[in-house]
Amino acid sequence: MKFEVLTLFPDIFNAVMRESIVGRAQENGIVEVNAVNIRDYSKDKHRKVDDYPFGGGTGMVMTCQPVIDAYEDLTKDLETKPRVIYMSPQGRVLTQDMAKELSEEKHLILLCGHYEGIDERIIEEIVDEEISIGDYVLTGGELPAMVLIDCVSRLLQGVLASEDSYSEESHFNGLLEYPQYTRPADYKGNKVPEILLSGHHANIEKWKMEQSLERTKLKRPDMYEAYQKKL
Ligand SMILES: O=C(NCc1ccc(CNCc2ncc[nH]2)cc1)c1csc2nc[nH]c(=O)c12
Repeated sequence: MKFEVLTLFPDIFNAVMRESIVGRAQENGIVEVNAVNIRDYSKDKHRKVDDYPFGGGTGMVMTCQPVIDAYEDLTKDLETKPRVIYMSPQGRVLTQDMAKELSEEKHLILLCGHYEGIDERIIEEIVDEEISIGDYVLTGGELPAMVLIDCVSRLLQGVLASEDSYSEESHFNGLLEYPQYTRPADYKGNKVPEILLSGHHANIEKWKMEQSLERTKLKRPDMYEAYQKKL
């Protein structure tokens, strides 16, 4: 899967996307992350990529020309145009279901805004979908793009050590995770639940499900509600 990111800060991506799971996925060719610097496409003599907003208002807006020209350059030789996602505070909030859907794509272009946003005509011309990562205000679309790349990449075949590790994972089966324990079995008198040391797999699976349901009901009644409806 190829992610091409249109950003003003390509170095951030190169630093982060080389690490850990996504980094390994890139090494073994499952994922490719190509950060493209929008500024390289500016025709302005000072390489400007933003300008003052019409109608007043604080802050600056990203201009059309560099972004559209970067997009044209990335897609000029492609017979099928890849899906373009604009990381935006006004977008649909990213969920595990959306990540699953996106993991089926072969090639995605992620557009990262900065300043107060981007000229609306960019959205009209090249954007297929706007995605937010949550209802809080960040300084730009770079971190949201990396969050999307991380959660989509984990779903690709061969990225995670064991496929079932994500299928059990919370948010995947619609419930929160059961409590996790590792050695020692007794830490300063605080013991691991007996059931987990019993080796009785059927009972252990039952206990994990009960714990997931109980925790979801307590911590995320909204998820619990949705889960009950899907039953
Ligand atoms: O680009 C992002 N944020 C930068 C940012 C934050 C606030 C504003 C709005 N400015 C006010 C306004 N509107 C109209 C005129 N003036 C614009 C851009 C972002 C991408 S995905 C995401 N997901 C969660 N949170 C986020 O911030 C993001």
